[in-house]
Amino acid sequence: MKTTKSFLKMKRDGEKISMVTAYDYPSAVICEKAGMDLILVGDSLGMVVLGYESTIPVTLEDMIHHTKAVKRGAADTFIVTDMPFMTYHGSIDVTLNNARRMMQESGASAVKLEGGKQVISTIETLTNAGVPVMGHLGLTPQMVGVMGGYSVQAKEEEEANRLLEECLLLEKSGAFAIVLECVPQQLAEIASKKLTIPVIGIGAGKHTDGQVLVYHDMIGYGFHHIPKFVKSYGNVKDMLVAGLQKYKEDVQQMKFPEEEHSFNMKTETIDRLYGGVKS
Ligand SMILES: Nc1nc(=O)c2c([nH]1)NC[C@@H]1CN(c3ccc(C(=O)N[C@@H](CCC(=O)O)C(=O)O)cc3)CN21
Ligand SMILES: CC(C)C(=O)C(=O)O
Ligand SMILES: [Mg+2]
Repeated sequence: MKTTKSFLKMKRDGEKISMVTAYDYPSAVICEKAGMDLILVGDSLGMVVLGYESTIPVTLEDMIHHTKAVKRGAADTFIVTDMPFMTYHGSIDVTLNNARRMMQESGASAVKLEGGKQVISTIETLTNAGVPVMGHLGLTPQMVGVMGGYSVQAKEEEEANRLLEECLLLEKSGAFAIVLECVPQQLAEIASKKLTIPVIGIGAGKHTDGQVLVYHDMIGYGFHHIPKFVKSYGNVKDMLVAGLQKYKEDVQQMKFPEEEHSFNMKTETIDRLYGGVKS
């Protein structure tokens, strides 16, 4: 299995890092088969597989439940799991206990948390306690209420400078990598050059050290708005609908089940059963 060190080495060697989300056993099996460098159990699972409007309702229990399933499907892949909304903003004791549960109960190799300055000391404490932490800057979906929606971040100089500063602070506080979401590609390129730790982009252009996408978005299995930064690598939804429609047609026309899907009993037994019915 890869480690936090492997990702540093990949960056140093100029080998791009591929990460994708998984939320359950089958998606995890697929991710591992396809050789993903890391799997992210994103709190986007709230929107993608639980049908919420945002990531805000996702709980620690939800994350642990789904991460356990992902671990069973991808035992040999480095798994990062999102600390959900407001589970790392209270007292440090509560934060530590939440991170402990994520690590011990879910089987994750690391946790990810959103934010800059406000989470620096948290990242330091967690790292010192032995929890590998991935940072997340730029568009931070858990702030959707405060931001008033999802939009590209740090387009202007002042905010761009603040973001670069926060990237460096995260690195200094011990984060082993940073997700940079929905920022101009030029800014993501500068951040990737300035940092020693890998920058994994989503909607951040090609010059980051790696990419991450939401599994359902990229395979055409998503039912919310698909962000502009997603590239489509399949159309699972259409395949599923077509398959189920054909099944319904087959049932109606008695084309399913066929002989090969059915079980038989001995003729004499059948005869006796008919006898039993008649008498
Ligand atoms: N299915 C899914 N995919 C994701 O990538 C994702 C989630 N869910 N949930 C959590 C966050 C939220 N994310 C989002 C959600 C919407 C946009 C979005 O609508 N962006 C606009 C561009 C906005 C602008 O131009 O400022 C777009 O049109 O893509 C972006 C990121 C990324 N994450
Ligand atoms: C979009 C990625 C980076 C994420 O945090 C998630 O899927 O929850
Ligand atoms: Mg997330």
